[in-house]
Amino acid sequence: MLQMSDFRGEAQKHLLCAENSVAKMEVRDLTKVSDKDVRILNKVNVDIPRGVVMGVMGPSGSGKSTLLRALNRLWEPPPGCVFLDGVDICELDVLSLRRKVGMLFQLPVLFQGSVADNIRYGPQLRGKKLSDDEVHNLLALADLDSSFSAASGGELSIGQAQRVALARALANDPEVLLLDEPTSALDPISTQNIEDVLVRLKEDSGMTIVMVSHSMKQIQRIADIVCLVVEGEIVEILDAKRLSEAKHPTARAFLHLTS
Ligand SMILES: Nc1ncnc2c1ncn2[C@@H]1O[C@H](COP(=O)(O)OP(=O)(O)OP(=O)(O)O)[C@@H](O)[C@H]1O
Repeated sequence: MLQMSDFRGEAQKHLLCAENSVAKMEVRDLTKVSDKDVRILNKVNVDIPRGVVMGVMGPSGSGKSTLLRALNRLWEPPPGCVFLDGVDICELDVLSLRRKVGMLFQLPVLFQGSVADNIRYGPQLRGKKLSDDEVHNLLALADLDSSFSAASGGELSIGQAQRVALARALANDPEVLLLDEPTSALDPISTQNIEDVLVRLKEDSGMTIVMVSHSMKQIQRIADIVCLVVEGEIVEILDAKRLSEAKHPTARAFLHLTS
């Protein structure tokens, strides 16, 4: 298992903190084998320190999305493998887990109804009705004007819809945000908008974020530390600013292609 002492530099302050407390999320010996007996994840171990943005990079098909989906049980991990604040996530009610561990996908899928309806949906499930001001504040967090509130999903560009999906995730006040290539379907300007929002979130909210991305530039802009995944295994964890120091040959070759 990778030890905290493997990390250096910028991420150190978070990691020192994490050494003294349980990490926000921990993955222990997580393995997934496909129906055809292929190892999709192989004994993955990683600590995700609280308040840290962890990037996840690696070649296509290496298991990044599967790892991410295990963190909020979109794929059900075996008991005793994934912990949130020290509690096995398999023991948590799945809806309350997904409120605490929100997720954004490549393509935003908005529910029928207005943008405001989408943002109000999660809190409403818990009996909380968000006021117009609260909806507007969440839109502002995602860098959207309050006039978007009444729009329907069909009226939005894909970049705007992704920002609504982000505001909707934030409405649940998550402790951890999982981002699975959140800008891969967006044009460069929409990508820049989402990146700006994520950088502000990181600076202002102290939220724990795990982000899969194929863009080294994006990962270096947003993440503190980066997990390199090759063939279902975490082969290295590095400070995001020192990705060029990756040693694993496949990871190095992959990073070279994405830089
Ligand atoms: N439910 C499943 N059953 C069988 N194979 C699966 C299943 N889910 C994923 N896989 C396989 O597991 C491997 C890892 O998939 P995963 O989507 O996690 O990779 P990834 O690193 O996120 O890839 P990409 O960068 O292309 O999104 C792939 O070969 C995929 O086809």
